[in-house]
Amino acid sequence: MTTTSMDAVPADAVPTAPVLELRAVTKVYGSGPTEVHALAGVDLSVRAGEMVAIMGPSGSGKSTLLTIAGSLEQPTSGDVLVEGTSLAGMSAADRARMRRRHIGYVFQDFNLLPGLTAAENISLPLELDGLKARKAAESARRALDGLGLADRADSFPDELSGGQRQRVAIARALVGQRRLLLADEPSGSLDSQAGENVMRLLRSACKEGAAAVLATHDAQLAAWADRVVFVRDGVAVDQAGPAAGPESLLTADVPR
Ligand SMILES: Nc1ncnc2c1ncn2[C@@H]1O[C@H](COP(=O)(O)OP(=O)(O)OP(=O)(O)O)[C@@H](O)[C@H]1O
Repeated sequence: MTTTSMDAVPADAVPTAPVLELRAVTKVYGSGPTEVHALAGVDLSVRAGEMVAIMGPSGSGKSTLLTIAGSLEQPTSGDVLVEGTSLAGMSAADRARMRRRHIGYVFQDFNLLPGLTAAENISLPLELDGLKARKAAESARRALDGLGLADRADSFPDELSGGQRQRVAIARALVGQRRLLLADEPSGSLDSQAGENVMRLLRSACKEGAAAVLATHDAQLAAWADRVVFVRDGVAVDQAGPAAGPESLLTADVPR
C-alpha cells in the first residue's frame, strides 16, 4: 500500500464525505444597534471516527456553532452539510427526520421532556423513527444501564439530580445509529469521574464510526479530542492536533 509523505493517508483510500461540514457559516442575531455577529465565516470539517473539541471564551460562538451544525438554527449565510447532504435546500420535515436519525445532542439544558420517565425520554425518538415500542424500550434500558442509571429508568426528570438528568440526555444522544454527536459542555454538572465516563462513551461511539463535536471550557476534556478548534468572536482562529497532547493544551495560549 502506498502512502503520501505528507499525512500518511493511504493514497488508494476511498475518500468519503465528512459527516459534518460547515462552509463559510455566518450567524447574525438581531439587527441595527443590537446586531450580534455570533459566527463570522466558520469552516469546519469532521470525519467519521473523529472527535473535535471547540474551545473559546464565553460568548465566542461555541453554542451557536453547535446549534447550527445540528440544524436547530439556520445560518445567516453559508452552508451546513451532514454526510454530504446540504441542509440549505431541505424542507423542515426532512430536516427533522435527519435530526432524529443521524444527530445526537447533549446540550446544557438537557431538554428532557418533564412528563416522560427517563426511559421514555430515550425511547421516544426511536419510536418516532419507526422502531417498535418494545425494542425502543429495550434500547433505552440498555443505554441507561450503560450509564449506571438502570434503577432510575422509571423516574421523571424532576426526581433526578442534575448529573443524573445529564446522563439521561447522554444516553438519549447515543442510542440508535447516530452518526453525528454534538455535545455542549457535556460534563457540566458531573464530577470528574463521571465526566471522564461521558468522554469515554463519546470516544467509543466515534470508534464505531460516529463523528463528535464538543464545546467545552475544560482543557482536560478537550484533551480527549483528536483536534481542538479555538473560536474567538465568531471566528475559528487556531487548531491544535493530537500531537500537541494534553500537556500543551493545558498551557495553550487560548484566546480570551
Ligand atoms: N438567540 C440569541 N439572540 C441574540 N444573541 C444571541 C443569541 N444566542 C447567542 N447570542 C449571542 O451570540 C454570541 C455567541 O453566543 P454563544 O452562546 O454561541 O457563545 P458561547 O461561546 O457558547 O458562550 P458560553 O461559553 O458562555 O456558553 C454572544 O454574544 C451571545 O450573546
